[in-house]
Amino acid sequence: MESQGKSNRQLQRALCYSDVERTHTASPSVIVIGGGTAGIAAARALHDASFRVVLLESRERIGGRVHTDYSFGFPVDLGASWLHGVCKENPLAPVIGRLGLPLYRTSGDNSVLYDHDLESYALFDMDGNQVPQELVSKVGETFESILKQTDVIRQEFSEDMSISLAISIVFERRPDLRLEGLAHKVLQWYLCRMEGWFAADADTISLKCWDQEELLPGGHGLMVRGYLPVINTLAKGLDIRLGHRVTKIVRRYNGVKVTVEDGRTFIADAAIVAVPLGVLKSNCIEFEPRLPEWKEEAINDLGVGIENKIILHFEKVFWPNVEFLGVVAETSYECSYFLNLHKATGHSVLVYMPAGQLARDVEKMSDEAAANFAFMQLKRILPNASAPIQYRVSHWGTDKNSLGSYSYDTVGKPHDLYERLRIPVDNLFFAGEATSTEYPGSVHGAYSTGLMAAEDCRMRVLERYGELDLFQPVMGEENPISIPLLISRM
Ligand SMILES: Cc1cc2nc3c(=O)[nH]c(=O)nc-3n(C[C@H](O)[C@H](O)[C@H](O)COP(=O)(O)OP(=O)(O)OC[C@H]3O[C@@H](n4cnc5c(N)ncnc54)[C@H](O)[C@@H]3O)c2cc1C
Repeated sequence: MESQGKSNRQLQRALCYSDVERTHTASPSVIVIGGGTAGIAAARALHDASFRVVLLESRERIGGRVHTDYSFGFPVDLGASWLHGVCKENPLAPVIGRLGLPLYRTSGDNSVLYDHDLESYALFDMDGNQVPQELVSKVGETFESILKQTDVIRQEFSEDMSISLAISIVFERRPDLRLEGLAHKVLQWYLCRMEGWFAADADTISLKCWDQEELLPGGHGLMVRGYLPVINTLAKGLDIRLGHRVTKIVRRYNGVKVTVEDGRTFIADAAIVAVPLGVLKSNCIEFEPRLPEWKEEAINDLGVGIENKIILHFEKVFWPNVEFLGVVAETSYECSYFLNLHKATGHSVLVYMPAGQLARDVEKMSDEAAANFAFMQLKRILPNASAPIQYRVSHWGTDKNSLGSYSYDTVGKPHDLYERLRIPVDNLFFAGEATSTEYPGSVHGAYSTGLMAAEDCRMRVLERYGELDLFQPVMGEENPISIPLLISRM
């Protein structure tokens, strides 16, 4: 107890950086900026490796783009909700397994609809007529053939182009793949789902890079009790300062000085920058000296898409017992998609998920108008639908703590931008979904980059200290006991 008390006192002293001269009598210190998955993972790893860590988070909550809302009396995710890759290789599997958090699998591997397959769905046209299942499956196959043909175009053209341009070239060459009438509308719906995956419109997605991310095996599973328990577990015992918006980062050969909005400063040996790409793009954090040109270019060139969620809570379920409902239309912009959470959670909730330009347009509305807009889409297909009793609306595009939902490859830019975003600059390390070459735009990707940044930081700081052997590696020491994931589908 005494030694614990002593080390706690040491910790308190060490973390009170404000305008205090730092000495090297205690263990090395790190400031982590951003309390999303990546920042928390980095802070956890360095804390466990006996570093003194303080985490500065601008919001009054942790989790970032993991945001489980409890205002309905049960958990609903306004940000991430799927574990992409329900398998033991998923870096988050040990913690999810240990917590016994159930997953509801919505698709297996290699579905053309990514996180869904066509096992349980209902698509309707704008007049409320259900599209025959046979037609949906057939158009799904055509969509796959079209995507295969776009690969031929990719090989042929040295210049990059958008996915939508590549599809129009495919149609010129293969008129048999061009669909008419209802089939065309269903095809647009598939495109709408693809746009949802990238949170971007097809005319901005790079043909060269769209399929370069790695998908873990095991398909996609919804976190039935929400993602937040994972974050809360990782954050236990960390020194997290909420409401600390970082505005300036100064780096010198012997340390970093970080300033927050109210002028307070924090000093440490190194810093891990784990804020969203959208925030870096907005230049609301000043770097002194400026970040090198290659880093600034990577920040500017990588795309950030927008996907939002409009959560509609109804008194009772009046919709078909399927995993998702879709509305097909002339253009992908007009198509829509509702996730039926009742299947996975038992709660009478539908989640409307607009992406790309539609998400941007809906975000301009008041919450009430946005919820009404989503409800009107539902009324098209289920005219007797009763109005929701509660709703929640996300604003990932305009929230100044995110300024976008997740990153994607835009036309004409190289895929190595993710890696360039990750590469450290002196004693500044970078983490976050947009620094993950393998799994961008995901929670497990963000988590891995947090661990990677922590390990890079540990190596660099301890090399300087010359005490490398004293500290444990922060990676490669997963809990040796592997607890299987709890997976269901009803
Ligand atoms: C609608 C939506 C649905 C998604 N669905 C899924 C899904 O189903 N599965 C999946 O795997 N992924 C999904 N994602 C992506 C996933 O949520 C992200 O990839 C991941 O959570 C990003 O983690 P991060 O740590 O990189 O960033 P964040 O979680 O955004 O963390 C960054 C933190 O930095 C803070 N911050 C910002 N500015 C400052 C500042 N100036 N000073 C201090 N702190 C600051 C922010 O408040 C935030 O807490 C989804 C995202 C969205 C938006």
